[in-house]
Amino acid sequence: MELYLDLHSQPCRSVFLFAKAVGIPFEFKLVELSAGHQYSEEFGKINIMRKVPVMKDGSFVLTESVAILKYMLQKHSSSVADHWYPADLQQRACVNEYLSWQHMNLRAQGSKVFLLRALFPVIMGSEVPKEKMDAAVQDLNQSLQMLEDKFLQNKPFIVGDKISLADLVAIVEIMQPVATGLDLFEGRPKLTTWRERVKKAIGEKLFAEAHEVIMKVGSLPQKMENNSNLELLKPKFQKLFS
Ligand SMILES: N[C@@H](CCC(=O)N[C@@H](CS)C(=O)NCC(=O)O)C(=O)O
Repeated sequence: MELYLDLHSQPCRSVFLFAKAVGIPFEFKLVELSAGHQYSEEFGKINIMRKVPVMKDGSFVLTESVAILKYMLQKHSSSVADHWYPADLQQRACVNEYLSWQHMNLRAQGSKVFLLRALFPVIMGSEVPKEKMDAAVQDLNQSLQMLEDKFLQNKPFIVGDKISLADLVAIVEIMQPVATGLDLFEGRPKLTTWRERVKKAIGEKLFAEAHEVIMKVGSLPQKMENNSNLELLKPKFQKLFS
């Protein structure tokens, strides 16, 4: 099995972490997004959407991290512990509930804050207006509050006592804006102890390995300078943030 990944990307980290944590062997195919490799002719043949992650299992190609996670899990169901995606009807439904919610909430808002803080100035050549940044951080905080109040409540993990795909997908999204130096855990003891539990369940070393590149996100602007693909990103940013 091949996984096309760039660990700067949150969904790539969830797929990478899951495969590594449960011992599914794969070949790591790097698609360096900051160098524009997603726009290459070769990658276009693998994913017309030009996004990572992508999984290739023989001739079968699959995009979308959540679909990839579930595919890997089902393919290796005999060796993957039940808690990742419980067979119990209602527990599984709760994992699915979180996975359905997160796209338009924690992921959308966390990505927005990340893009504004890490990339907007280098792509647009100007600072982000303060009101825009404040509003984006406020939206993200609302999602974090929802994660605590609706999904975590007083449980150790989103679905009960053990880690599931829901916790994995949540943590990688939160770490994206955190990597820009925004301490989203400050004043959130519940979220902080959950983060530590998730790290431990995944393995601290593996967690650090997956997050190594994003924690050095400060060097991304230099990597992107003189990159002809910057021009491709400008209209995208204009559309997203005007
Ligand atoms: N819904 C998709 C999101 C994939 C996605 O947005 N990938 C981003 C990185 S986080 C990407 O490849 N972007 C490249 C581009 O837009 O040029 C998933 O969960 O896999």
